[in-house]
Amino acid sequence: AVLGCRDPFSSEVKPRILLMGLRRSGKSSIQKVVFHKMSPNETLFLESTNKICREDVSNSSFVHFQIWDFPGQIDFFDPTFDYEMIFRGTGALIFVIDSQDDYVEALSRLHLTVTRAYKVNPDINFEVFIHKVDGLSDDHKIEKQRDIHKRANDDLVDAALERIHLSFYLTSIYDHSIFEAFSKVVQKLIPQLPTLENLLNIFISRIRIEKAFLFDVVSKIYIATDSSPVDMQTYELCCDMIDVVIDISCIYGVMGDEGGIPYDKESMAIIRLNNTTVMYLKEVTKFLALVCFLREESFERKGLIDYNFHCFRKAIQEVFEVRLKVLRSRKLLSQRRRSRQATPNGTPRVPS
Ligand SMILES: Nc1nc2c(ncn2[C@@H]2O[C@H](COP(=O)(O)OP(=O)(O)OP(=O)(O)O)[C@@H](O)[C@H]2O)c(=O)[nH]1
Repeated sequence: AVLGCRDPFSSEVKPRILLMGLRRSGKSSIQKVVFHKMSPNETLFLESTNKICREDVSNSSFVHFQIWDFPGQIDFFDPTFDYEMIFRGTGALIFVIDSQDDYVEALSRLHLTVTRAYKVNPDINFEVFIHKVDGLSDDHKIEKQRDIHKRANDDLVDAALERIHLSFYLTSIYDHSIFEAFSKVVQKLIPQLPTLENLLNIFISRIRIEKAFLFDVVSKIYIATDSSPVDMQTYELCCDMIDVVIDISCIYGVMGDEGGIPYDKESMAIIRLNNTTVMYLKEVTKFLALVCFLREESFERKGLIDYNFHCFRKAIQEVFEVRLKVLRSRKLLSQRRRSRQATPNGTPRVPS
């Protein structure tokens, strides 16, 4: 069978992310580095994927989605391959282009994939990762992005499909760009995002915090931040801080019964940088952490910060509870629907 993973047609409503691209473009590496803490060098030994691999990423209450890693050499447009079913349930389609290789073929494949997918489901977010940019100079990167952007959009205009919107990201597994890009892709799939952003804005304005991020600890994806612009260095510092906290907790912390990472209610860290900035990390939910940057003088009023944090945490948990309730009622509804289908006139169907 083409579909190698169990239960590919599960009816559970979860936004699905598809990872597509030519062979060796880096799809499996991206997935391993972002979600499995694999070190980038180890990806050199990854074997080629030859079946569709579906993985549920439900390590965080908010980041709850599936990734389908498609083998590069497979022909999605083979009539026996039900691409309609796959695209119908897709939230985001990430197309990976190897920037160190000739990308003419990748672009025509991108065009084909996007146009087919759009016909089935116009609500998909199309995300193009211009990948492996670690080997390129800054000028070269921008030049490549401009060229790929132009060619891909020209192809869409030629097909009278300019209404399809493609987003582009420069990525590499050797730095934080892949986490940043994934964060943006995931954020677009989180319906509560405006609420979370609002909560963060209120939180930081009350106690003069300069920047705050809400992180999914396991993947280091930030699922929301306040409305001030994000700079790469700040984001990298947050990722490093999470690594430090988790690594120290792995060595000295107490592992929970369920395995996983030693991260709990008590998890928090303060790092003072030598430019009078303080970084403050605190647990918000089982999977989420707040990481914020503030001036030393603002940090003196720690009691006030902690009080506001307490309110912020409560609000986040309430947002989360609403989501749980919605999911539960959806599940109930679909169960009822299914049981009604099974007994069309009151008598159970006898299996043939
Ligand atoms: N320089 C560089 N190499 C990368 C990067 N990402 C992946 N690679 C390398 O690219 C090669 C192919 O990566 P894979 O993840 O196996 O590619 P794939 O798209 O899953 O390939 P298939 O399974 O054949 O479809 C590996 O040797 C990786 O180490 C990157 O960001 N920079």
